[in-house]
Amino acid sequence: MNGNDVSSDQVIAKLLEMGFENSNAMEAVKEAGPSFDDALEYILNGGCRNNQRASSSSRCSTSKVKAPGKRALPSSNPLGQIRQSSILDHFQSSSRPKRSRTDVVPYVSVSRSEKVHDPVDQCVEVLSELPPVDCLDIGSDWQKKANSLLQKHFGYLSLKSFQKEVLAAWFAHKDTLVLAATGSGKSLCFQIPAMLTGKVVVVISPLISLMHDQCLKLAKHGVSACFLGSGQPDSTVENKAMRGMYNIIYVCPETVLRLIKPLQKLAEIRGIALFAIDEVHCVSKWGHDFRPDYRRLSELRKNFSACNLKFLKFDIPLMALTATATIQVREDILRSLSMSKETKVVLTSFFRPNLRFRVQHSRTSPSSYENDFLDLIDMYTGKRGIGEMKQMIISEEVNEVLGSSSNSSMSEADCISENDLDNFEDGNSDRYDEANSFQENGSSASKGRELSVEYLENDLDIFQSVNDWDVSCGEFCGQPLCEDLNTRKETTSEVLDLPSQSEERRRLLQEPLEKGSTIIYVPTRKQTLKIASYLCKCGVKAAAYHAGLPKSRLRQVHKMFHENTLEVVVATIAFGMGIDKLNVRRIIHYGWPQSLEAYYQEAGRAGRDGKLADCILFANLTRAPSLLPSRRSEEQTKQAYKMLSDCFRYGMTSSSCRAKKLVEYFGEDFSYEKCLSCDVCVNGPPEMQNLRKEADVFMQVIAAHDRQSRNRNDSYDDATSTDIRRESYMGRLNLRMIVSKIREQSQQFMATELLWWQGLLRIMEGKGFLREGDDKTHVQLKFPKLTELGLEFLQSEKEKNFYVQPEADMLLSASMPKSFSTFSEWGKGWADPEIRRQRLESFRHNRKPQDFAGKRGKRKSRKQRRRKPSGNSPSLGTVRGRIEARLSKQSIRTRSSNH
Ligand SMILES: Nc1ncnc2c1ncn2[C@@H]1O[C@H](COP(=O)(O)OP(=O)(O)OP(=O)(O)O)[C@@H](O)[C@H]1O
Ligand SMILES: [Mg+2]
Repeated sequence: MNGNDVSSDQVIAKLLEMGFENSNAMEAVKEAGPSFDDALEYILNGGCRNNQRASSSSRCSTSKVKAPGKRALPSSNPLGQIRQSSILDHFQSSSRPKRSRTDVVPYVSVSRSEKVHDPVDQCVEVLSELPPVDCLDIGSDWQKKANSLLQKHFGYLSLKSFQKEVLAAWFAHKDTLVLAATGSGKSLCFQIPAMLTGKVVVVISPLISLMHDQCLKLAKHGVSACFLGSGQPDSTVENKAMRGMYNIIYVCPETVLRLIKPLQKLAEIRGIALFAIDEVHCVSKWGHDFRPDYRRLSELRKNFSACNLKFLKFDIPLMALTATATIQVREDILRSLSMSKETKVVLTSFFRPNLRFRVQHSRTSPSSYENDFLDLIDMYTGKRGIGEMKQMIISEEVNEVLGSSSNSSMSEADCISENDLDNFEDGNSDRYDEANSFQENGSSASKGRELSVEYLENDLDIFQSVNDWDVSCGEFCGQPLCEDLNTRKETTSEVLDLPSQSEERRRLLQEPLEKGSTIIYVPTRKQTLKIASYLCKCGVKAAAYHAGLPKSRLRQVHKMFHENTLEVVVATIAFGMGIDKLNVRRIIHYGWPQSLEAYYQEAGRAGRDGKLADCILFANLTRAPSLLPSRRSEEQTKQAYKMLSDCFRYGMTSSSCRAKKLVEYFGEDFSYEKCLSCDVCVNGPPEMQNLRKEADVFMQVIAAHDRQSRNRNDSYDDATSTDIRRESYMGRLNLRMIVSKIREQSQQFMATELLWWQGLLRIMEGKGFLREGDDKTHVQLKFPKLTELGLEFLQSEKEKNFYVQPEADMLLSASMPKSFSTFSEWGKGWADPEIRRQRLESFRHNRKPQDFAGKRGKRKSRKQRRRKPSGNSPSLGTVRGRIEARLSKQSIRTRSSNH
């Protein structure tokens, strides 16, 4: 553009794009006419009355020479330096008489020649001659400045108290560890320093999608940012970033370690305000998303300390942030990152008062979709009738994604065979077996296709996406601020902070749940496709998201989700950390998460506008969850089991407030008695039961077995052979054996399910009466052993009662028709009139035609194919059917092993 023959509107637009304020641009055009050059000249010469942002450039550019440099900017891609200058100018208050040695934004202030340079070269040339910038001379009224920046750029009224605390620590050159709830506003803690000082903030983040999201948001709010790494499509961005062209640089840990030298140079010429390590729980092996490269970030402390870089007066502060770190993880973070001894730990409550947690039993297989997603489908399809649904006209764009999502199961034909789909039908059970064999063998390596990373979603899903996002644009220049930014502050208020009054909470909880978006998290990639396609068929605008899908599709889903074109995203962990969409009203976990950290992190995507949101966990409460295969050391496997076990216990509890359990898991003392909104608080805990007799009989069986083993070992007292040791191993009692012995001994417990005893086992373990008998970690006790305390309790005559609240599996078992683990028990059961009556009743109820036909239509599942084609063949839906299927499976296994 030559700047002369354009309309006023175009000139104004161009000036706005360059970062000048609307009022100044308007005034310039009014005074200087509709010529771009003249208008720019007018502003740069200080013609504008209200010459704030624009004058930043002019005031800083003490000569007019700057103008040609700016004019040289490509119109569609104005360089960050102008925008940065305008932001910085905001706190270079005009009252400051002259720039001191530590003044900010030096590089836009000087231009030494009349010659039109490449702006990048120009700025570097200038920068390199400027005195080093090593202290935060932003004045003691930084809080006021920060608040005004906050209002101006983000439209929020004021900083939250934890944000103030973090910024105060940073201002005092301290390292900080920020532990604050999901959605509480941690990002601002590292964004504000960039805006306050004009120095660069380097943010280490684990996911390109997250970096991309944040850069886009910042650009919208007038802050220039970029992300680096192999996901960065524009090769010039890294160079520009290292020359100080962006306020905020997002980078993954691998890349920041590669860029140590250029960053040291950048620290010298432009200044680095801080290194922020977002989602810092990734540092820890004890966390849920361990990334080995995060551990190497201790290099930052070494390479950016004042003793290493002579131009620094203080170490460049580290700011580590997460919403999901247990106490153990926190200690590991401080140690692993070599954070200073004076590190300020800013800890806020992890409690999210507007989230309603619920756990619901489900097989989480296709046969349960209909039941489990009924409400969701009703809600989205509203009054649409079935016929109407089928003919529903969806916009072309949505159609494309929906079509491809439902077809994607086809397009994935290479990796999803029909057998896989059969396996999938069995839901957790297959994974359970796999995980057990996986654990027994202690390694994931070469376990065949079932254990391959393609088969199950695993940690690699995150890692693959780190540098692998094809984004259309890699630099995000701050856009001029819109006038209507302030509208946000009404919706995002301090609601995410703890409401102080329970009245206030009650009011919040009485609000109706709005429609909003839903994310369904599932453990496997295949499930994302299955469920998305099911929902689409039911008329919901849903799409799948997992790291194995084409990157362009992922981007499209991401975009449509943010634009509310999609109602539901069915995703794996790849769609987790940091996603900040205000109106996510429902987070559904369909299948056990791998840890409470992952669960809470993903649940934290909900209700970020402070309004009520639901977090529902659908899980098979009759089975212990399985560990998804991944490359782990022995130590990590142990830890992974521990985390999975904690998650399982969370799901099984029926007596403790869910929110309380969650925040206590992260080491917080829950300051409320209960959250008032989770399923336990709403439904109330189950009645206490005195289970002294049951606990006694359980422990007696173990004690008797221990006595026998001891006697047997005594008779071989000098034998230390492997055979004997093996025998004692083989002789260890597992739950199934214990229950079998109980049934042999006592007719009274004949009908008590294994499931019920499993719950009691956990309760007794929780009381400290039982412990694991082998040295491995399991999701729940595999070989229960009596502890001293247990023995004492068993022998105690005084302690007559054992009042406890039954766990979810115990309640479930009580509500389900009885089953038996062996045929002999089954046979014995018929002798009991009550059991006989129950069985006959259950037969009558369960003998539905579809049990025999198979719900899945033409193709029969592997289980169905295995079943004998007898007309009397019992349904898998009945108790007896299940037992027979199990037994026939066992006998097949035995036969094949005999052969
Ligand atoms: N002082 C504030 N006043 C009002 N809203 C704020 C304030 N600070 C941040 N927010 C808003 O809160 C929302 C969540 O912020 P952010 O994404 O930084 O959360 P987070 O703590 O990083 O969460 P997560 O742990 O899930 O990544 C954003 O939409 C942000 O704009
Ligand atoms: Mg965040």
